[in-house]
Amino acid sequence: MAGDLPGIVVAGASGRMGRMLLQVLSEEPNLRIAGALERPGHDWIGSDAGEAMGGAPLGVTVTDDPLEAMASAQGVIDFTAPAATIEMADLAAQARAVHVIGTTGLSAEDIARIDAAARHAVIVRAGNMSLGVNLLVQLAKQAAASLEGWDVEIVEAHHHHKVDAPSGTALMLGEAAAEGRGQDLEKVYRAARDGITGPREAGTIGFSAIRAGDIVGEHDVILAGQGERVVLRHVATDRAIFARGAVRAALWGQSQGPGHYSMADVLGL
Ligand SMILES: NC(=O)C1=CN([C@@H]2O[C@H](COP(=O)(O)OP(=O)(O)OC[C@H]3O[C@@H](n4cnc5c(N)ncnc54)[C@H](OP(=O)(O)O)[C@@H]3O)[C@@H](O)[C@H]2O)C=CC1
Ligand SMILES: O=C(O)C1=N[C@H](C(=O)O)C[C@H](O)C1
Repeated sequence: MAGDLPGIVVAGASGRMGRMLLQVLSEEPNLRIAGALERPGHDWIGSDAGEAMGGAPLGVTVTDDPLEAMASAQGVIDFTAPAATIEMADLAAQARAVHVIGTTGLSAEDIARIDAAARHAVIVRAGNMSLGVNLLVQLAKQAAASLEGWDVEIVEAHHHHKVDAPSGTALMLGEAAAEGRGQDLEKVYRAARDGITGPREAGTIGFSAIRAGDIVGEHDVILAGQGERVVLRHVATDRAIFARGAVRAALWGQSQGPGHYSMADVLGL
């Protein structure tokens, strides 16, 4: 019976990822949609989430009250913005609901707050929930470790609505490459270059971001040596890959103890 399935709340229901999550969850046989959250004053509040999207009713009324939304939920999937995610981490921990966080642009302070909430609840957080990117992260670590002395550059491209740079995925890839080389990313991180920069500093990891049109998300890890280079690339063409990963994480989290997990944990990578 649907009522016996773990119930999931979609935070930021009207967003690009919120809509995709409602669609993917409505087709998921092992979970049910328990709630849909939006900000106070949003014009979806009080409407059926499916109808608000222009589709068939889902039987879930959009609310601005997280406690009401979580009353009968075992999980929250949250692709919103840092301020909303931090608030949600405390509320989900109080409700003992699995919190799946896709939000990017989180500061070190935000992550410390999430770590604190994860002492009491299951939190799965990843800058990218797709299977392909999480595999690419492993490959980037291995390549950076093997190609000693080669320059590493990360180039990412996203749609013109994206507010944070570099992307969460680019940072995951940079962290993996740095880890492969036994480096601390904070020390070797170099942001996009501009003006008279001088020659490239050996051992650094450079980041460049393109923002244009409706690009879903593209990431290249360029490893360049003398006379050759390796380019590891992931191209996302459909946001459903992120939503499917998040749904898988919400399901996986139902049988875990408290902790701050990654998508690599969920996928067993
Ligand atoms: N980890 C992954 O795999 C992926 C991560 N992302 C990340 O997910 C996040 C959302 O992306 P996207 O769906 O494209 O963005 P959108 O702007 O389309 O959606 C964000 C939603 O969150 C809501 N929201 C924002 N701030 C608050 C707040 N303080 N309180 C309540 N609701 C809030 C927005 O409401 P309103 O419109 O009223 O502001 C909106 O409905 C980004 O950080 C993005 O980088 C995206 C794709 C994949
Ligand atoms: O904002 C997006 O759209 C995306 N954000 C994530 C990121 O910052 O890497 C994941 C994906 O690339 C889409």
